[in-house]
Amino acid sequence: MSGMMGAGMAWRHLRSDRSVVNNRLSRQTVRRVVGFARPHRGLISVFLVLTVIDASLVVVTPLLVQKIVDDGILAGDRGLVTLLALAMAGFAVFNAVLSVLAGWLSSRIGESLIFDLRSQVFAHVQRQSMAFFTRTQTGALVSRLNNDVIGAQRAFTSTLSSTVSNSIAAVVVGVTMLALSWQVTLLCVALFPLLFLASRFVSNRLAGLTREQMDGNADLGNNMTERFNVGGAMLLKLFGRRDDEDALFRTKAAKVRDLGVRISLITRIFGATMVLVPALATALVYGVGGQLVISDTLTIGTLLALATLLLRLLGPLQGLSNVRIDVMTAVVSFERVFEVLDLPSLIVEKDDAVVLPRSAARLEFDRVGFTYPSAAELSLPSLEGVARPEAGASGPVLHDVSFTADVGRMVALVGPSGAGKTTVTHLVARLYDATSGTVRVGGHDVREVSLQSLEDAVGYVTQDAHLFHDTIRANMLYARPGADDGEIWSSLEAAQIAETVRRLPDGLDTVVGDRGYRLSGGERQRLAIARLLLKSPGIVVLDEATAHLDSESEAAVQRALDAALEGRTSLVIAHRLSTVRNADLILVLDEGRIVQSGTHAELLAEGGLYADLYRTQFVDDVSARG
Ligand SMILES: Nc1ncnc2c1ncn2[C@@H]1O[C@H](COP(=O)(O)OP(=O)(O)OP(=O)(O)O)[C@@H](O)[C@H]1O
Repeated sequence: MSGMMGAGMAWRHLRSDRSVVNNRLSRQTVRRVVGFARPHRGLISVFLVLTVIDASLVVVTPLLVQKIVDDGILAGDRGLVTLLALAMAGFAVFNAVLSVLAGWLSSRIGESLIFDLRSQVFAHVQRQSMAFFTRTQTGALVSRLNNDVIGAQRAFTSTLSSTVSNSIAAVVVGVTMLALSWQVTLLCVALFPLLFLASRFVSNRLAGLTREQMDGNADLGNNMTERFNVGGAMLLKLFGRRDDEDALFRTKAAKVRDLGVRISLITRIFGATMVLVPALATALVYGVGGQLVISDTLTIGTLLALATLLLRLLGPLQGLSNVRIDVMTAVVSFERVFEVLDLPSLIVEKDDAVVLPRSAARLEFDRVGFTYPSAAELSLPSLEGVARPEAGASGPVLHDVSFTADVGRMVALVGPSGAGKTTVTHLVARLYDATSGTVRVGGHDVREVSLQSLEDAVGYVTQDAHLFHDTIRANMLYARPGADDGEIWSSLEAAQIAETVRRLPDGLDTVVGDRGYRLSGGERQRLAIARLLLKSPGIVVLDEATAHLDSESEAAVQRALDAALEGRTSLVIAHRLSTVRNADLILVLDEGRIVQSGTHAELLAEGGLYADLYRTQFVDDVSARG
């Protein structure tokens, strides 16, 4: 096992990055890593004991060779030859069992560690604010976390075991060789620096190239994910950019190809050196040792034992020369994972948070100002490529916004594009926190209540009405896990989508979402409304679809909305004439300020921005209805 591990390890060092050695090993990181290992300390101890036993036994076979040649074959003792051969076979079996056992333990420890880290990172990232997700490239974050988590677990399996087993093997083999023949041993050892020089030279070059290749591959991957999702593929077709895209892809792929060839060449040179130096050393053993045998200073058995031992010394020495890089690489991976775990969420729940009743329905904005958080508040040093700091800081998006939506009332937001309507709605369920002023739900400052109860009290229907790639039932249950089919159907009924679902091949079990059954825009929205009805929150925040639906779906969506808003307090980004007409209060937003407020009739009479918007945004609506 040790021999094989040695060669594998040597190979891995070539792929690791020497620059990590410059990092300082912080005591705090070490303490945290130990903390992660603690739950598995029992398994780790057994694993280490096995590793020590395995490493110490590396000299057994060569010594058996010595005995079998000198005392058995040359002495003509058939009995001893048989006995020692059996001992060799038995030892080989023992070694095999040991290696399976150690491998099993190592993967148990490693996989458990990956599991722990992954679960913690997932739980933590999930609790990040929306601001984090709007700035983070999902694919890059996911791949980065996967790689770092796996890199981190290496510290516990490969690095830990190889360091322990290499040190022990090197000492045991070295001492045995010296005891057998100090002259031959010293001569061979003199050759080893050559091996280290070669490996150092190659690993420096290879580390850089490998990093370039990884970046190149990541770039290629990102390029594909961006273009092969439905949105990207559509854009590509609509703009007829196939040829340019081909060219771009080929340039990126060519870079990866060229790097691959260079890496493979350097790897070959290294591989050849790895074979050459031991071969030279072996020649030396036989050359010098042979002379000693002829002059009767050494037995043939000892010579053979020396030659075998020599090969078992190389791997461990090679491995040890890179221990620092290995340990630091693992530590850096841990630090990257910790960095994500330590990234504070901008939205946190207070320790003494109040539980808001689900029926809480009064919504109040009190002199609310808002600025989107800057990249500096969110970015991760190790994920620079993911959360890129932007050039200029963005200014305030909302100024002094005050209004009240009384229980059961509908407040409509209207205003030109970019006025801040969506931003206002985001502050209700704390997708973002107000920078100044207070948002109150049910009379409580939203920052004082528990996140779960706030999310239960407020329901959203957004324009894109995202559905998971899962069945309609699962998508509905996401809103209320305990609901039975009867409740699901009555929500679908009220949202005017039950008929459509009934007609689907698998009814509630039809898979929808990203790659599922294609629902039309209107159907998607009605399904989202049904989901909201099942959740049954006190406050509804709604972004009306801007896309024009045909008059039939328009009427169906309208009836669904009437059901959704019935008896609930609502905040609606209005695009329809019927909505503004029905609203109890219309807020006209411009450049983040409420510039007018009142009912449709009042505002029309008042003139100004609302009257303009009415003519531009709602006029089609008016003419469409004759
Ligand atoms: N995540 C973000 N980070 C920084 N600035 C943002 C972010 N989201 C929106 N903004 C900015 O905030 C301002 C208000 O945007 P918002 O989406 O609230 O407008 P809107 O009135 O809903 O517009 P529309 O009707 O076009 O959807 C815009 O200038 C926009 O560029």
